[in-house]
Amino acid sequence: MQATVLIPAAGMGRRMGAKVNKQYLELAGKPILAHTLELFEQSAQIEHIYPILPADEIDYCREQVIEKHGFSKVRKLVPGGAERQDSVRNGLLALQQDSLDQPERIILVHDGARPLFNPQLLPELLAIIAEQGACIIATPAKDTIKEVDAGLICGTPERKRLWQAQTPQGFRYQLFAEAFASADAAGFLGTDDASLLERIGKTVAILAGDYRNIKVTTPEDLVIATALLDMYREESA
Ligand SMILES: Nc1ccn([C@@H]2O[C@H](COP(=O)(O)OP(=O)(O)OP(=O)(O)O)[C@@H](O)[C@H]2O)c(=O)n1
Ligand SMILES: C[C@](O)(CO)[C@H](O)COP(=O)(O)O
Repeated sequence: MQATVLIPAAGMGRRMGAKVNKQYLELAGKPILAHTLELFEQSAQIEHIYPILPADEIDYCREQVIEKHGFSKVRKLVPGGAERQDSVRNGLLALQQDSLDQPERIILVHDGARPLFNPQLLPELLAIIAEQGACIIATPAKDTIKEVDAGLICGTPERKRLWQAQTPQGFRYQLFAEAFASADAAGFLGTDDASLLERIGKTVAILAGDYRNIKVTTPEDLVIATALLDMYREESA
């Protein structure tokens, strides 16, 4: 069983506050985005990779990341949009243009800014998507989460029911395209891909992932990511 993966990497990295887009910052001598792409390049379960980038960074990324590191599964570099959801939509349109829009095809979406996903989870993730249509990687919440309104707590959801959504998130193409079309028609903007299916009543499964699959967002995440990368390397030595 194989999948096509969209890698949204067209954000501005504002919270990182670096001089270059955060995905080109180096982690153990390689750009963050190169680490992310490598996870999928080396996975037998992945057939095609579609990185989605700011339009004015496509040439730079092609030279400095894709060609330099020899990523052979990259089929096309796609220009992104204003919001993450706009970027993912452009990825779906690219799949249509490349005739990769068969209803049962498995499409994964994985943030370019998550270079520490454990690809050993891919076979199980793909099997669940093939059987149930949709599944995301997530971890049980460790903290007590409060609902707050105007500076006052208005609720404490039961922690054992709370999970933190990560990526990859994966769907059968037809379900994903249907959820996207419906979200677009309603002007709905979600903060992850699964929420588009949830809003039209589709079932999305959860596969427990790894707390190490952080999204590199703020400067301290670089320090944490470096330490986590060392941890993975020691484990596999
Ligand atoms: N218009 C956008 C916004 C985000 N992303 C991507 O979605 C992922 C998750 O977003 P986040 O980590 O929040 O990245 P940024 O949007 O770049 O960060 P910030 O909000 O700090 O600017 C990242 O890989 C980012 O590049 C994207 O493809 N297109
Ligand atoms: C998709 C995601 O990574 C799941 O945690 C997250 O929702 C992305 O959110 P962001 O605001 O674009 O960082």
